Amino acid sequence: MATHSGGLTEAEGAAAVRIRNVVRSFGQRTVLDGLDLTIAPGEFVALLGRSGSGKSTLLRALAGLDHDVAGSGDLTSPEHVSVVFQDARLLPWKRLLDNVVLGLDGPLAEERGRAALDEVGLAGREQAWPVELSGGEQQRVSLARSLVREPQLLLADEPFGALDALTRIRMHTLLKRLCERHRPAVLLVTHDVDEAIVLADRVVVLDRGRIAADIPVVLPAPRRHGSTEYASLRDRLLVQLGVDLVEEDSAA
Ligand SMILES: Nc1ncnc2c1ncn2[C@@H]1O[C@H](COP(=O)(O)OP(=O)(O)OP(=O)(O)O)[C@@H](O)[C@H]1O
Repeated sequence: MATHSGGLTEAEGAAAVRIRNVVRSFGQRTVLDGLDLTIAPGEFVALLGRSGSGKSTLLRALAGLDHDVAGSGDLTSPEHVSVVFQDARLLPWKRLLDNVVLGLDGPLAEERGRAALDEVGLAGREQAWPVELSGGEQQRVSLARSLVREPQLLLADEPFGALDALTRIRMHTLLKRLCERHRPAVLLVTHDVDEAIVLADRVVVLDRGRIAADIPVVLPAPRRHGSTEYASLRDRLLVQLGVDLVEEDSAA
């Protein structure tokens, strides 16, 4: 997308993402069907949707990884966008610090890389190899590698999907802290309704190629599962995702 697909241009400061009437088809199947989305600078948006609804397709389009997307609007230019995937995608033949600073120029690159590893709790591990790390630690490195570039837009495609529940909670706290400090706009693709509620300023739900719900999260911090407001937002999102709550209750 962006300048690659014709209609979309790079953003000029007003929004991190402002896309209109975005269409992406694979053969006869239209996955994104006239989709509109705006993300303000520094805003954290979680993207939910059923499996196959097109979440990753949208993220790839925003990352400039898909050149066959039609639409109009503004995007953050690719050099200011970082992408985090479910697998950390570290280069196994490079030590952690080298992974983090890969592609960074300038005399301060190493210092910034060390600071980024420190921020994600991996100070002292600069010379370790990726294979020596747990999945959660690898994802920490992946976050450090993204944030060391001070992106204006962070795109994250189920970054914690492969982690155990406890590690995932720790990563939520870490990501929240990092985002408060660096203030990128974020689009987080997730299957996890709780992850969306805990982290996001807004939750959007993708259905039939469009944004079917766009809900601000106005819960006070810390966002705890126990509160009535939390439970009611959770139910609302589950219904949007097609979960039959009555059926679920009677099965429980
Ligand atoms: N390169 C491709 N070629 C053909 N079809 C594709 C391609 N990429 C995605 N699709 C189709 O587009 C639809 C949306 O896929 P996408 O991966 O964006 O969904 P998703 O919402 O991210 O799903 P999940 O939650 O299961 O990861 C799917 O039906 C998928 O098969």
